[in-house]
Amino acid sequence: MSDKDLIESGDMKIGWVRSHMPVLSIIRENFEREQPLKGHKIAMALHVEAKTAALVEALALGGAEVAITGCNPLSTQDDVSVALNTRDNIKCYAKYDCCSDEYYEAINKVLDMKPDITIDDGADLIFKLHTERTDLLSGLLGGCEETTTGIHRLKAMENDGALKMPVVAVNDAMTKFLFDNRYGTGQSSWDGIMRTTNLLVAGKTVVIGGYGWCGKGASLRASGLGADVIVTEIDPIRALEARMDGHRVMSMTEAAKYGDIFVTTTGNVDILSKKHFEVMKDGAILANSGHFNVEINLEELTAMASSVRTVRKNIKEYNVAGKRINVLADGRLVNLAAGDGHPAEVMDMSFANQALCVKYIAETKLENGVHPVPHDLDMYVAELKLKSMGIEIDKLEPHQTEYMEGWECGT
Ligand SMILES: NC(=O)c1ccc[n+]([C@@H]2O[C@H](COP(=O)([O-])OP(=O)(O)OC[C@H]3O[C@@H](n4cnc5c(N)ncnc54)[C@H](O)[C@@H]3O)[C@@H](O)[C@H]2O)c1
Ligand SMILES: N[C@@H](CCSC[C@H]1O[C@@H](n2cnc3c(=O)[nH]cnc32)[C@H](O)[C@@H]1O)C(=O)O
Repeated sequence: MSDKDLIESGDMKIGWVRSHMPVLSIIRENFEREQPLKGHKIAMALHVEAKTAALVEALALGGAEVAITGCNPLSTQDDVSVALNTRDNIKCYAKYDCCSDEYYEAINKVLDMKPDITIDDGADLIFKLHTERTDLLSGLLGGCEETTTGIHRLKAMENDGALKMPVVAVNDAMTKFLFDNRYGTGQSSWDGIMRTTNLLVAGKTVVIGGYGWCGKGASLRASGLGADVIVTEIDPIRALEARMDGHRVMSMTEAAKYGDIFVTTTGNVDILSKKHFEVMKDGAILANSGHFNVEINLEELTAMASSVRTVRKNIKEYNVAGKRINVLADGRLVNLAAGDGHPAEVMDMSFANQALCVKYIAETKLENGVHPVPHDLDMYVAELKLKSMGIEIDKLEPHQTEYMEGWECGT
């Protein structure tokens, strides 16, 4: 594609999602009028696709200078990346299918702008800032983190006394994880798996690794598509929840024998490894919707395979003792590396939180450490979202508030 065609394609994608992100649109209009980010420099490492572009535009229209790169080597959409580079005050360094050196080189280029605010998805920018680019730490007001795994990394740094900047845990806003991680991952993972394989889900046995917010969403939608769902967990409460939601629960060693399609959503390593590959059925399909490329141990799978070949775009077939084991998107997030990511209406809330938290960081002197998203900001996003959906809810009447706060009335 020529650059002109790439720009046209990227602009179209961005225009489409923008019109389905009403909460972000309101914030964008306010930002454009009030210029709360004037003079700020924002460095970002997020999935470079259309919804992210809508967030980047809102920040730049709010007065910021923005530099962005990807947070996953396979999730960048090059047309969106090129289109972003036509905008004022925005520089995008992301490229699809970059190697590890190129990935970290782009992170360095983003940091070269000497940001005062960062936005991460997985904490790669902050990790770089605390290792090779420590000279930039003193200029930072704070950062935002988009995902569960990033928060785990940051809390581990905080516990070690290693975190030298304030970070707002955007993932932990209720208007983020309850919707993005659950309904977003639920829908977009199956979208990625179905468009990549062109196979039927109904009648298949689906194994979901992990029953956190992502696992709950992926299981719910697999059931809705007609699959028999097995869940694996290490947390007894979440395992019980899965059972009472109607799924079978067992160890992965057992489940590995039955699964037609496996989806990992744990944020942990080696959910699928040698002992599981050994007992899997011929034709098993493996996908990851958790993080990075560590949930499926591809090193072990490669070592066991007599041959590996690409059988369809984004599907690698590993021949293991005469059995075919199919891995989608090289074990990277199937919804983003083999799909378009979460639906726009869901990212509307996640990125409304991001935009408002950037403004919060610009206006507030925060101590070093991991901070929650302020509750009123979370509620504001929920209220705007409900309004955009045309939904009105009840308000407590004064006597109801009084009753709820009192203790005198009994049976
Ligand atoms: N694909 C996406 O777009 C997307 C969206 C949101 C979050 N994520 C990522 O997905 C991962 C999960 O996020 P979440 O919000 O659901 O986290 P979560 O903490 O709510 O859930 C993770 C679950 O995995 C379980 N688990 C951990 N180790 C396990 C093991 N060995 N076997 C079985 N279960 C195990 C935990 O007990 C927990 O219940 C994170 O890495 C997060 O960053 C991806
Ligand atoms: N960067 C790591 C960590 C997991 S990304 C998971 C995050 O991606 C975010 N996400 C999911 N879909 C989209 C999308 O379409 N655009 C931008 N971000 C998305 C979502 O908010 C979630 O918290 C990796 O790539 O492996």
